[in-house]
Parts: sequence; structure tokens; C-alpha cells
Amino acid sequence: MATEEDLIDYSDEELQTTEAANAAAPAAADAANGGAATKKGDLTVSGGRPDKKGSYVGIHSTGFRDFLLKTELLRAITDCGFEHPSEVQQICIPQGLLHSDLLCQAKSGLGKTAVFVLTTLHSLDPVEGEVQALVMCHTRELAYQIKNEYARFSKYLPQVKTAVFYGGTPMQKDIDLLSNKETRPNIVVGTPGRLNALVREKKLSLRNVKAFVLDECDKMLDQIDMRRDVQEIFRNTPSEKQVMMFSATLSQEVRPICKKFMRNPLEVYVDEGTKLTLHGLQQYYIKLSEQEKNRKLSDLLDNLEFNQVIIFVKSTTRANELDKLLRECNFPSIAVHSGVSQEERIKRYKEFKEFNKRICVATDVFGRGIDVERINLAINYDLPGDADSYLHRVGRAGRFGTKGLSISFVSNEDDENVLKEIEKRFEVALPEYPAEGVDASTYMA
Ligand SMILES: Nc1ncnc2c1ncn2[C@@H]1O[C@H](COP(=O)(O)OP(=O)(O)OP(=O)(O)O)[C@@H](O)[C@H]1O
Repeated sequence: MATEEDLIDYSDEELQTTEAANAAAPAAADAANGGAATKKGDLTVSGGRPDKKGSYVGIHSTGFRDFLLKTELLRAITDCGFEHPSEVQQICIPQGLLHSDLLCQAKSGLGKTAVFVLTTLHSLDPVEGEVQALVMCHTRELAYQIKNEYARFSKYLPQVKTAVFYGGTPMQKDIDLLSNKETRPNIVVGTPGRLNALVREKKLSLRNVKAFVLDECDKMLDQIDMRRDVQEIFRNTPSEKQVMMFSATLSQEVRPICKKFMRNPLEVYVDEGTKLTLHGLQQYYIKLSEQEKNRKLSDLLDNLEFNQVIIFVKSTTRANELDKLLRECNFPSIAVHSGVSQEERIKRYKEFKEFNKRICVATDVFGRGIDVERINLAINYDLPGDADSYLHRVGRAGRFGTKGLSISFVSNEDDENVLKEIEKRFEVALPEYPAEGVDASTYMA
């Protein structure tokens, strides 16, 4: 576990020290593991804790029952319609249940959320008034979504209380909930700014925290303000606890930063770019000028079959303008971005998630983590600035191995460079969208 001093700030100098330390750490983990990292399908696995038979990652579980989870959880899993654990769940849930720290990368949409939700719910001893699990992520809608995942899985555990806290809402409501022992949650989900404010004001006590989770951890630790909040919150938790972090993208640079918060974590990585590509997702680009984008988008929406579509733009202004334009053309559109009130944002998120709207124009607030089952078309009206953001965005379509289609508009030299970066990073050739279109049966489930 990193000491407090280690976490004060991440100057370049300090990072070098950490990298040196971490260069030794995997070797130590491998030695304990009896050899090099293990390959499990698309994943490379190392570190972690031994199970009863002394094996580290060779825990063979084909069904959720093999995890020996609480029966209440197994019932909820069945109700959710989950039949088999995904690869990442097979590897990480048993280790999570052994209280091992986890640093986990796996493709978009393959069920990372259930890893920490099930692990924390299984390990939780719901003592009234004790916050035992703390889960943080980078956007308010994602926090809201995670809170709902806890609700789904704790359906048969009525004594477990979960609450979500994020900015843009009256803090007094959070304080009221936390100040009453009877309403105080056992599991807190939230965004770091609000959580840190509650901790600083001594309204949220973290002294009983046993599990500390960061979803989309690379994003959270990349952004300096968020990282500062995360660190401050971390310092207020006991040193003896389980730390788990997740993302579909974990660059070599961010891994040592994540590991500063951990003790001999199980490390799960997708080290080959090709293996981050979603197999069910067809990806194309269209070269066009900025002026041609609206016409092209309208043609695509008219001609393509889709259940729900998410259209990404680069700014709140553009999101509003495009949404307005689409609605004027009678497309059932909705816009989600940081320029609307928080209450309205959640309302729109729900409308889209519940299939009351089929088209969502969004900025990057919806670029990661958001899980809407029926999205099978993702359009980059504006291409993002980097390959990782692209991967997260297109991963909104084709969830949990389903089929999907993504189309990216390329309208200037910067876009062309990003396109090249995407092809290089994920070792894929991104073809031009065919003039004759794409047969719906190839991307519709
Ligand atoms: N074992 C399972 N069987 C069936 N569906 C599952 C299973 N595990 C997760 N899912 C479903 O798959 C979808 C994607 O899961 P989740 O949102 O956790 O993915 P993720 O790995 O966090 O993706 P991202 O990196 O994009 O955030 C969800 O709708 C979830 O309910």
C-alpha cells in the first residue's frame, strides 16, 4: 500500500521513482506466482493472491455458482439474465472475493462493473451507519448508473443501503442523508469533487471503508483536479482495505500511478491493440467537409436501421445546435452535456436509457462507461482528439459482445491524424463507409 507521502503529488521526479519501484514489483509478483504473467484469452494476468490450492489466477469457474457468492446475489444475477461470467469476470471475481487489490483492463462492455459490484456486495457486512465501500467514477451519469447496478444486484439484500453523491445537486440533501445513522449508506458511489467536499466538511466518514473502487481509473487519475480529490479521499480511508481499479484503456504511463494506491494487485491487461477491438462492431469513416456533416448525418439516420444511436460532438454548443436541428427535422433526439442542469441531465439520461428517445447527441460526458443496451449505432459527428477516447465512444455500441456499427466523420487534417493513430493503436484498418451502405443484418442483433 502506498504511504500518504507517496500520494501527495505526482511530480515527474516522483513518477520516475515509482516506475523504478514498479519495474521490480511485477518481478516480485511473478516470482510469487511461480513464473511469468499468464495469458487468459485476450488478457494478460499477473500478481494477486493465491487461492486455497496455491494457484494465483488459475481459478477455473465457468458459472456464477462456482464463485460461491451469497445466495441473495446469485438470485439477483439470475434475475438480471446473466448466464455465464465473461472472461474478465471469471478472472477477477474470485480474486476480488479473496480481497486482492485489482488493476483491471478489459474491453468495453464486457462487464467490469459487475466485478466490483458483486465483489463489494459479497464482502459487505451491512452494519447500520457504516460506509464500507466507496466507488468513484468520472461523471455524474456514470455514478448514477453504477448506483442502479448496486440496486439491481442488492435486490435480495434489503439491509444494504447504497447512495450516490455528485455535484450540481444541493449538498444539504447529501448531508441530511449522511447525518442520520438510519439512512446513512453502506455503499457510497459518487464523483470525487462532491465526495471530497463531504469528507472535508466531516459529513462523510470513511473510517470503516473496506473497499475503494475507481471506475474509469485512467481518466480519473489523468486529470489533475480529479486526481487531487481522489488522493485526498484516499488519505481519509483506513490503510487496510481492498483497492480495485478498472478501465478499457490503461496506458503504460498510467499503470504505475494506479499501482501507487495498491498492494500487490492482480493485474489484468489487454496488451495487444487488436484485442481491444470489439469483434461485433463494424467501424467505418466518412471523409467530408464540415459543411457536409448535417446533410450526411440526416441521410444516415434516414437510411440506416438502428435501435438507438449515440452521436458524439466536441462541445456543448454543437450538441445543442445539432439536437435542435435534428428535432426540427422530426428526429426523436435528445442532447446530454454539461451545459444543462444536473437534474435535467439525469432526466435525459433516463429517457434515453429507457428507450423513450432513440437518438442522443452527446459530448464526452457520455463517452465512457455509459451502458445503454439498445445502442447499436455510434456516430462520431466530431472525431475525438485521441485514439483512447475513440475506443470508449464506439464501445457504447455493441455492448456485451453484441453487434453494432460505428461511423466517424473525418473533416480535416487533425481528424486524419487521429484516424491514423486509431489504426495504429488498435492495429485495425478502418475502412471508408461503402457508397452502397451496410446491410442491416450485419450490425443489427
Ligand atoms: N455475465 C454477463 N452476462 C450477461 N450480461 C452481462 C454480464 N456481465 C455484464 N453484462 C451486461 O453487459 C453490459 C456491459 O457491462 P458493463 O457496463 O459493466 O461493461 P464495462 O466493462 O464496464 O464497459 P465500459 O468499459 O464500456 O464501461 C451491461 O448491460 C451488463 O449488465
